[in-house]
Amino acid sequence: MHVSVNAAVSADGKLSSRRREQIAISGDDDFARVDRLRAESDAVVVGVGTVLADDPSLVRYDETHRTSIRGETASPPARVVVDSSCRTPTNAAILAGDPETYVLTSDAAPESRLTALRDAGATALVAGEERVDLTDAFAAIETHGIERVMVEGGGELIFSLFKAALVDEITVYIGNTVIGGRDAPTLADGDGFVEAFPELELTSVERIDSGVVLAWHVS
Ligand SMILES: NC(=O)C1=CN([C@@H]2O[C@H](COP(=O)(O)OP(=O)(O)OC[C@H]3O[C@@H](n4cnc5c(N)ncnc54)[C@H](OP(=O)(O)O)[C@@H]3O)[C@@H](O)[C@H]2O)C=CC1
Ligand SMILES: Nc1nc(O)c(N)c(N[C@@H]2O[C@H](COP(=O)(O)O)[C@@H](O)[C@H]2O)n1
Repeated sequence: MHVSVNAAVSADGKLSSRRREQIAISGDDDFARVDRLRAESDAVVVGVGTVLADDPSLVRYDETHRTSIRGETASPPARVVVDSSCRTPTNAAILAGDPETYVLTSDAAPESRLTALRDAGATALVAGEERVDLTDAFAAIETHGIERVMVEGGGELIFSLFKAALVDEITVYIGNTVIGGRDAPTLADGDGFVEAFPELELTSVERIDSGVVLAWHVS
């Protein structure tokens, strides 16, 4: 499987404010770039923190770009939420509409929540005891034909993916704003590394909107 992370951060590295509300850091051209990245992917992945904060639908993508790569009959990218306890609300936008939605969950999920999400149309896959085991969960979606995933955040999930050595590449739009706040989410949160820091190889630098996109390959 190929795992690509994309996110937008403020000039001071924040994904959002301390209120954890969605903030448009990207401009129109960067959102168009994100739509192309989605189009190239078999699935778009977010953590349940992002679902609860932003209620993303993850349905928008560049259809022309997708059909030019995958052919006229290519189906839309699937949606995936990483959610140990099945906290995703049954009326979440990520469950609405056509593209398939996978909920990657754990043994900790109450049976009633698991059933509710399955009844709401999700395909729930269980991997891990207390928390989602990302290596096993990603292997599980690969058996459903998902080989190329794009992760859109947030910071807790991105950190865990680095910790599990699952990230192949990362693109970051750095916008022209300062958000600040010690409790505001950053690109990689979790417990943080104290040694064996993942190393990145810079592959491109591009000026977009009022910011810059950095692309890195994970060494
Ligand atoms: N600017 C941008 O590009 C983006 C910004 N954001 C912002 O980020 C914030 C949300 O980020 P954040 O709060 O970090 O939430 P995340 O989206 O990273 O979700 C984190 C949650 O995922 C669940 N989870 C399950 N298994 C794992 C695992 N193995 N590792 C990590 N998490 C796991 C956990 O909840 P549980 O234990 O219940 O399973 C955890 O709390 C919002 O403010 C949002 O607006 C989000 C995306 C993009
Ligand atoms: N690329 C990007 N730039 C920003 O400025 C953002 N705030 C985000 N946020 C993430 O985009 C997703 C929104 O999904 P839908 O538009 O509902 O499809 C979601 O993952 C946000 O957190 N991204």
